[in-house]
Amino acid sequence: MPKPIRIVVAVIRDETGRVLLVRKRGATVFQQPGGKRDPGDADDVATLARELREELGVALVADSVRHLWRASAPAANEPGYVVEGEVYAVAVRGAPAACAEIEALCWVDPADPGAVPIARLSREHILSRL
Ligand SMILES: Nc1nc2c([nH]c(=O)n2[C@@H]2O[C@H](COP(=O)(O)OP(=O)(O)OP(=O)(O)O)[C@@H](O)[C@H]2O)c(=O)[nH]1
Repeated sequence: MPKPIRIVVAVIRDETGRVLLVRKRGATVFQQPGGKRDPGDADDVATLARELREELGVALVADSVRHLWRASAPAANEPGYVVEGEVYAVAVRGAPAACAEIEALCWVDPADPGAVPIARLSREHILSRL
């Protein structure tokens, strides 16, 4: 069994409660913004700030960060791997835009995400618990 891929992910909501998901270039499914911790990141908040700046061009509001839970699921883009995510509710400053390796954004109603293809960690362990 390969080691789980450890990631830090963000729940960003708009004023109506919808949740922001991203799709990376070459991927078919949407997932939470975030990613793996870099050796240079001091902690999860540093990882979130870096990933949100890189992926969405937004600034993390530092005192908004609230740890929600840890959750695991089969990895979306790496067959045979499991992701283990630390899930944080966060607020950001700026309008999110698809940057770097992000190809598309979408806002979904967690109670009714509709037909959007969504990675299992998000669908089964994040949206369903919000
Ligand atoms: N960011 C993120 N990754 C997820 C989620 N769900 C999920 O299975 N994954 C998987 O976890 C892994 C995260 O890698 P990543 O590519 O986002 O992280 P990264 O940008 O730091 O990595 P890189 O430097 O290899 O590009 C991928 O296999 C990705 O598909 C999710 O909700 N958010």
